Amino acid sequence: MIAGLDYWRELPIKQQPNWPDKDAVARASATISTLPPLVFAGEVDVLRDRLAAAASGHAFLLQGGDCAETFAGATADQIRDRVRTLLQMAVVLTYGASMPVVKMGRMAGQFAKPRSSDDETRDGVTLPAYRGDIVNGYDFTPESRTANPERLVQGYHTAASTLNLVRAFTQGGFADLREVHRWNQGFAANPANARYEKLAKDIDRAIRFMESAGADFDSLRGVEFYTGHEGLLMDYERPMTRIDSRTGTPYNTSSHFIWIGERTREIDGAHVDFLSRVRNPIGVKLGPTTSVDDMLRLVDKLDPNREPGRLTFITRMGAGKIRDALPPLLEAIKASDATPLWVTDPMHGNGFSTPNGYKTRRFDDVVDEVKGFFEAHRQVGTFPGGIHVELTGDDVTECLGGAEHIDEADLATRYESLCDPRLNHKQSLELAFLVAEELAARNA
Ligand SMILES: O=C[C@H](O)[C@H](O)COP(=O)(O)O
Ligand SMILES: C=C(OP(=O)(O)O)C(=O)O
Ligand SMILES: [Mn+2]
Repeated sequence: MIAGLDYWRELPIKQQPNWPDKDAVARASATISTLPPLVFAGEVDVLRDRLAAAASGHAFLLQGGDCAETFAGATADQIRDRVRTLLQMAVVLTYGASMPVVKMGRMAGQFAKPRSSDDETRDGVTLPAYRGDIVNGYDFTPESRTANPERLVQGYHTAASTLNLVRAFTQGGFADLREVHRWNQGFAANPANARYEKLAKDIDRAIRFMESAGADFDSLRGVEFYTGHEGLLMDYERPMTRIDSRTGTPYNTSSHFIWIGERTREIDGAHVDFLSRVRNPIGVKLGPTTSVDDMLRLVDKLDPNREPGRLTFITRMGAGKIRDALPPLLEAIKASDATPLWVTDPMHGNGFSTPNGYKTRRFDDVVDEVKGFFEAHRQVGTFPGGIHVELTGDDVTECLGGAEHIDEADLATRYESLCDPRLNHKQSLELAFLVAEELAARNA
């Protein structure tokens, strides 16, 4: 019988790679366990407080980033552009919500992917599915698709250098509110985005008012920025979990926030057990088949002490289902003593493949799911506390629609995601303006 942090080893586990060399995996995990933590437990505690504020209706959470971060994509420019996109969205949302926005990247560790199928067949050749850069390579060759434990250590170092730059950008002046606002003005000045001009002008007036009233903009040059990823790959998550010297309790130091995916949230499974034992705030994805009973059991297991900020439910129902599937869950929580933060992921319930073979999503479906999320919360009287999106700062063509009307033929122009389709820079900002309108309407 193994106790505590290793009890998951006795439980059924899903979505782990088929590592050919188990000893090499053990060596890589042992190496990772000697490397410094990526985040400090004290930061994780502050995030728990911030999420508690969002759960009680006093803040709003923005989570965004790649579906699958890649090692090659951890460049200065790509990291900068993703951070910039999130900061731009956050300014718009802060104005719409009239409350603080908690900013979090799906960054610096979002390297492992659950897949629908263990393998992939192309032209009669079958190889293991791509499971993210921390496991195997995307190239369709036997060498590249074989799970390689050296990638675990490379994942750690790539996360470390990404986080280092994220910290520099968000503390070093790049996040200056006036600068971020200027970028947004550029977006709203584009005739394609005329619909958002009024909101952009309102924000402009608010900033000029702050300036005239003597607001200390220099003190606003740095922003709190948190990281989060799916806690999927146990050979990485376990050795990154350390005992905090201040409190003697375990923290997963690979990121501030960890979520459990829709495919690994079974109540008696390894992931739920392991993450029930760490102090980080934990998210759980809830898809359209989630029963009230499943959800309440997750609350009891992951948040037995009903600790504010501990548990976030990230719903990913699909635009056509959210209006039916979400209200019963909200009602059941409202009738209980639990106070999770509710976040919408309007991406993962809306995917489909085009005839020419691209995985995509319609921007209109994404927007419709967000609207359904706000409607469901309005109906039940609960707080719609955040949004979780797959996005990039680049001008990719992966999702259909938006003000630029990306159509199926355009997908081939610049499709770069190795897993799910992301909103591009402009689609992300457009979504932020639309969510800001929803938030402002709630406040009206
Ligand atoms: O990001 C989420 C999942 O990893 C992804 O949707 C699975 O995609 P698949 O159905 O192509 O395996
Ligand atoms: C795998 C993901 O989502 P889900 O667990 O909701 O399918 C994801 O967020 O990339
Ligand atoms: Mn995804």
